[in-house]
Amino acid sequence: MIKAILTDIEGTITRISFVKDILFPYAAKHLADFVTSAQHDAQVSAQIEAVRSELNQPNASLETVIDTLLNWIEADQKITPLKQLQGLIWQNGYQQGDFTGHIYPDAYTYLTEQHQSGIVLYVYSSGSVKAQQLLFAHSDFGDMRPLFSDYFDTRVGAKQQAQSYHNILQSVPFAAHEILFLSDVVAELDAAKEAGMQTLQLWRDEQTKSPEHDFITDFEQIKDEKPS
Ligand SMILES: CSCCC(=O)C(=O)COP(=O)(O)O
Ligand SMILES: [Mg+2]
Repeated sequence: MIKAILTDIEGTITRISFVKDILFPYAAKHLADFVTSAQHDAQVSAQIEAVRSELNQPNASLETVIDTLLNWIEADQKITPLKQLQGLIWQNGYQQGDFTGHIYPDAYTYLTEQHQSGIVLYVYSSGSVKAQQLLFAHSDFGDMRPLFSDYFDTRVGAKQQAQSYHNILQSVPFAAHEILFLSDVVAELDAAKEAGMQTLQLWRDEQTKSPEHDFITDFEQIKDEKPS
């Protein structure tokens, strides 16, 4: 019996184009100014050091760090220091009302119903926990944060590795088989399944690849589909 849901964000409950066409370009546009002006802030300088460490260049210039981060955005690399910095940059965009967090209406209805029926909801995204909370705080449906009990990002590990799901299991009061993991990415579903979780693929309108897993195209179909 499912007692908790662990959901991905992009491609599962949020439109891919919101992330790729709005959030990523916003971060790219503001990254150089943000990193330069906030380079001495403890949170930011820790991420600058983390980029130097990824590059194996402890003395890399700030310019090199910024270029590296911009290349990672371009290539949609899910590297922790980039994801942490993006969260900090998006904060201004949300607060100024430049955009709101896209949530598919069927996902909002489903998550709300599940929460009301006592299912515990968790989030696991490559976007940083800060970025996740910003998206939910400023979502199309208002502040959705009360729905979620906890948030996980790449600090528990990459989403395509089973060990990351084992790490999440250490933080929640449920056995693996009591958790349903939702994602659009087959490699993530396979990793969660290897860790013992139940899984279901979301195959949204923007997907280019064919589904390779039990899937639904929106949450209205979930009643008819058994997780695997
Ligand atoms: C948390 S909103 C930003 C999403 C993001 O940066 C990202 O890389 C999406 O990854 P996901 O794991 O949600 O598919
Ligand atoms: Mg996704």
